[in-house]
Amino acid sequence: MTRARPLMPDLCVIGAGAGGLTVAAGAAQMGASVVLVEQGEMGGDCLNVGCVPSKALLAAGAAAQAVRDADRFGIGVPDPEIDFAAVMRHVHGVIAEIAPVDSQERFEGLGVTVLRAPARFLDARTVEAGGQRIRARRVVVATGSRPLVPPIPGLETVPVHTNETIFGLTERPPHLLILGGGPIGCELAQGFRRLGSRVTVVEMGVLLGRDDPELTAVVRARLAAEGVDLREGRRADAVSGQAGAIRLRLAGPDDRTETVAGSHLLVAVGRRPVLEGLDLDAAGIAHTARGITVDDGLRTTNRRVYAIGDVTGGPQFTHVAGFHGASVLKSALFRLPVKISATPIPHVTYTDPELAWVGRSEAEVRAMHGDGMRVLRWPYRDNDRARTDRTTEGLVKVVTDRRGRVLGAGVVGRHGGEVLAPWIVAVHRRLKVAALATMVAPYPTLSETTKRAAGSAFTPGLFSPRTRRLVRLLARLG
Ligand SMILES: Cc1cc2nc3c(=O)[nH]c(=O)nc-3n(C[C@H](O)[C@H](O)[C@H](O)COP(=O)(O)OP(=O)(O)OC[C@H]3O[C@@H](n4cnc5c(N)ncnc54)[C@H](O)[C@@H]3O)c2cc1C
Ligand SMILES: NC(=O)c1ccc[n+]([C@@H]2O[C@H](COP(=O)([O-])OP(=O)(O)OC[C@H]3O[C@@H](n4cnc5c(N)ncnc54)[C@H](O)[C@@H]3O)[C@@H](O)[C@H]2O)c1
Repeated sequence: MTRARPLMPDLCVIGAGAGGLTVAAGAAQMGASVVLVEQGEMGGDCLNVGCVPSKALLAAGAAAQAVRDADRFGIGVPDPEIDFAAVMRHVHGVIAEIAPVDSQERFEGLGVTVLRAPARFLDARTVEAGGQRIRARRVVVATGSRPLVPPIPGLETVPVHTNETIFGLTERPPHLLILGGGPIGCELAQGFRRLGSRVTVVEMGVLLGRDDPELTAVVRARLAAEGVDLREGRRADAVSGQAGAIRLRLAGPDDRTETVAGSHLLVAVGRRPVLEGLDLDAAGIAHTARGITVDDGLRTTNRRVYAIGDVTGGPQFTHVAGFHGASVLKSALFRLPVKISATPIPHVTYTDPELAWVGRSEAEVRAMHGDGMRVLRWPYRDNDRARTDRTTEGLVKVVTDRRGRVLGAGVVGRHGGEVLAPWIVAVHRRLKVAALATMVAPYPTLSETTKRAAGSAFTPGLFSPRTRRLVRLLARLG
């Protein structure tokens, strides 16, 4: 039953995930009245079934791996004993530790009215949730995405895990089959492998296919070395079996088929936007199968309504949802112009070694600048901190235009996501490599790879016969 008196806030935010919470917290603290509607768990995917549990699981895997690798430091320890149920208690303990930050209580404390119900549009101005009508000055749709489950014959006959269920396991899967070698597939493949599962990854293209092939090669080699069975260029075209004994039939480009069998199946082949039940058409909000259509200021085809985060079908990361949220605050509260395409978006895949990139790819820069572009590299094996820590696999890779302006950069290696930071600034602020080549980096840090990669742009000129002639000439001048 819809109640008679509508709420009339400045903002109505639909979805309490990374994007929606950014808007609601920011707006409330800046004096706007806010109604926040959430149909499920506060915190959305990132907290409950995404970044947080996956990184907590990877941390447990890394601890186990550190024990296995201890002999390289002269420390002899037996193989780690892994109590999988305890590992999962750790994972859920981390979620519980972070949850108060995203909780209904915290948001109500900030003055936000929180409604726990599915929201839908009644018309261009009105949202309804749990029988309550809301007529807000502006509406922000931040309903996120859900795992895509492909229509493979037989898939409906076996138990299938997605990111929404896999962190609920309390017993270690003896043999995890993973469909999809994107960020979810690769991170969880390594996590489960290090925790003692056998793991097979089936990827119809190549692993981490959106990333630089030179960098992904390093991740691929490590996953293979740790015993992950990688089946690239293979598409699953039939599924059979039952719980505990699942078979995937794989077809390759040569039409050869093979079968892989495992105990559990995780599907990680991408995401679909959450649009169902919203009745976007009632509000004149255009959308496609990819998500809600937005302009460069995140406005939908209804000028009162913004859409942010995963539901827009752009890059699907928590920091993007947060950036979108902050951009909407600027636009909706302060009426400032917003152009999201002007800000480069980094991404990191948290395998070990981590793989990070920001800005344009080598292929894009080559297409734009032809032979005038430059590629700079610095390998981790030439970095003393990587040597002391025995983590020498990986490299920093930078692409510039002919004048040395940094257009894209990536790192694959230990703490690659952290090492990327100065390159994010360089791409965003359109800096030249000289800005990073001239910094003094503390010794011994992995950050020296940044300085050395940047400096490599100048070494041919600096150590050339011309420089030697100049130095000799100046010496003769006394
Ligand atoms: C396994 C995994 C690992 C990941 N790891 C990382 C990572 O390390 N780093 C990173 O940056 N990103 C990571 N991501 C991606 C990240 O989780 C998402 O990009 C992020 O959560 C998107 O935030 P959002 O606010 O757009 O949507 P969500 O977090 O999905 O929030 C949307 C919310 O809207 C609610 N909702 C939906 N429809 C309605 C409705 N009609 N009414 C009311 N409420 C509704 C949902 O219940 C949900 O709570 C990962 C994702 C997965 C699946
Ligand atoms: N570290 C991070 O920031 C992080 C971690 C996990 C997830 N995420 C986000 O979540 C999104 C979803 O991740 P994802 O890994 O599910 O999706 P994805 O789209 O990034 O990768 C899916 C992979 O599955 C493959 N694939 C598709 N259909 C297939 C089939 N039938 N058989 C075999 N392979 C198939 C694709 O070729 C692709 O490589 C990511 O794009 C990312 O935005 C981010």
